[in-house]
Amino acid sequence: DPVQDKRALLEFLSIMRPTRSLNWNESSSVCKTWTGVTCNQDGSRVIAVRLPGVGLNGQIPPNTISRLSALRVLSLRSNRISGQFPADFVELKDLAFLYLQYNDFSGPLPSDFSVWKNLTSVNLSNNGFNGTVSDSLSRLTRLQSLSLANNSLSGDIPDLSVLSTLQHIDLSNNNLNGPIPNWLQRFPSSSYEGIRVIPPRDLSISQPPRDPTRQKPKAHFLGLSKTLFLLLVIAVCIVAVSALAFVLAVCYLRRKLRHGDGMISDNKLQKKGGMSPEKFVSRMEDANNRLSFFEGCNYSFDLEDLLRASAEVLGKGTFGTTYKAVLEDATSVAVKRLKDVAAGKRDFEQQMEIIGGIKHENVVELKAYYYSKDEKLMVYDYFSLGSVASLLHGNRGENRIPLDWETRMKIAIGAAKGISRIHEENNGKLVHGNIKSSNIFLNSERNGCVSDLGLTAVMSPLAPPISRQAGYRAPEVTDTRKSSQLSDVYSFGVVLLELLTGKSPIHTTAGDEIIHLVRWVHSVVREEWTAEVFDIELLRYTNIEEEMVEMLQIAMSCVVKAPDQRPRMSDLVRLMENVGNRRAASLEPKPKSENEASETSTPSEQI
Ligand SMILES: Nc1ncnc2c1ncn2[C@@H]1O[C@H](COP(=O)(O)OP(=O)(O)OP(=O)(O)O)[C@@H](O)[C@H]1O
Repeated sequence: DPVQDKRALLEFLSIMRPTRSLNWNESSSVCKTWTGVTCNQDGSRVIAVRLPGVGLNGQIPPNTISRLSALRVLSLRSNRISGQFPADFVELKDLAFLYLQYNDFSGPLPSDFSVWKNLTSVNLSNNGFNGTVSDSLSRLTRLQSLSLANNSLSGDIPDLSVLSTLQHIDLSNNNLNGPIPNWLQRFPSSSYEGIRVIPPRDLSISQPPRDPTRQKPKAHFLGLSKTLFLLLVIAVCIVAVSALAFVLAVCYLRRKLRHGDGMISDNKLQKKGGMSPEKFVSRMEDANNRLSFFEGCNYSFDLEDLLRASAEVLGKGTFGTTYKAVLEDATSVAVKRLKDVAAGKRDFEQQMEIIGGIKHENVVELKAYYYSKDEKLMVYDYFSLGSVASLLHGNRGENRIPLDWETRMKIAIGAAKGISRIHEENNGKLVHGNIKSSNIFLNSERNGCVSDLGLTAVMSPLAPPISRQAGYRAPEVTDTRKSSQLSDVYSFGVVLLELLTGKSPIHTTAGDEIIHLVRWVHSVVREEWTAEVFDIELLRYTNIEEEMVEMLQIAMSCVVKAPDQRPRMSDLVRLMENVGNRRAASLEPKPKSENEASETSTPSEQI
């Protein structure tokens, strides 16, 4: 553990006393367990501190955070921190991401920003900073995003025209003086809204005073002949009508093109109960809002790019519709358009902060979000292989690529690790609330990776129609409508059963009988036909029977009726890793015979 960094953080904590208690204590490992703290790979230094919305109060004590000299990310947004910008932050030479927005800071901004050469993203908005904005910002050659909005800054707008890296700037609602420089005009007008623009000098001052006795020159047309005047009027009308016709034609063509190339078009959105893209854009611009990216996010698009992107509906879920959007630079992202959000802006943002703050290889990272009155969006990486649900149940035809046992184990262990990590968040209280195979993907190592967490907290409790989560929902949730970490364990158990049986949680037989997976597995096991439950695709592998039975027992322990008899996610990780480790120690599973081997897809083909 980085002992010095640990001491500095404990001193910081003892003085700031957050209202939400953090699990930081002397005896636990900073790098492994402390909420909001990330270390470098060898665990020798703290490189990121993220404590958004934890109720930090008062001034940042000097000589605490500044001792974390390897710090790259500092996010203390949405707290109640007061006082001046900490002068000793100059010690944080590696700082790249600084988020102090929504606090009660006051006084001047740093006079020399160039001490932080790596600064990439700075957000000091929504505080009480005053004084001028230093020109030294123009020396931050890596700066991509700068927000100083909603402060009391005055003086000239600094010249940042040299910063080719800058992609987002927001200086709005300050007492800065215009005129708005040319370089700033390449950003949307919301970036400089509320700035007092000095009108260009009144020309009459420099003009010689008029001679009141001199007769006002007559307007030229009055001197023209009546015919010539009429001709002139007609010509002007023709030009105006042609210009109008041209504008209308361009608008029509643009609309036609949009329909044609599969963008998030009127039809698609309206069919899904949405609005036309034009309205979509303008409503968002009205709201004067932008996408909020999380620290370390390497995407460089903005809301407008997203709305311009070609889009395809991936599916409609409990909380809204998810689109695949392909941006102009060919990046694909998944955009979830939420419906029935009950939380207000601040609560929504705080929940997004919690979700986006989870950086774990088995949790799908929330890259950005957007909140306005009419639209709430969440942006994730797009997983081209599709979800575990589609890998298991999709394409059952001839070209099906079977999911081999090893991959199923990696999916199960990976997802369990991800959920276990989620359960540590928010002082060990965060609930995923929507675990199902369509929310589990394969990460770059082909381990399970969970998505769609923490949304129940911001949704209207009446929102999810009963049928959507059916099959995964723990019995107690049906009654109380309240999910918990132990109901997550139940849902995870259902996913395990899906992986073992290859069957959907609720499916119909050929005779249209509705089968509930959990009940079906119980009945088969009760009749001692255990071998019958396993997916026929798995029977081609030898030496895995024992593991399958052990995994089945683990799954059954998750889906017991009484919540307090279910294991915790961290126990499940250990139990399943033991099963996996025994397999690794024994021989690799082989096809049963040469003949069967030829029927089996080669490992490289298998997912
Ligand atoms: N990041 C992503 N990459 C690829 N596909 C995704 C991504 N996120 C969601 N999907 C897919 O999009 C579809 C719709 O997802 P969505 O999360 O909206 O609904 P769902 O998973 O079916 O239900 P729920 O809302 O209850 O989670 C699903 O098939 C899901 O697997």
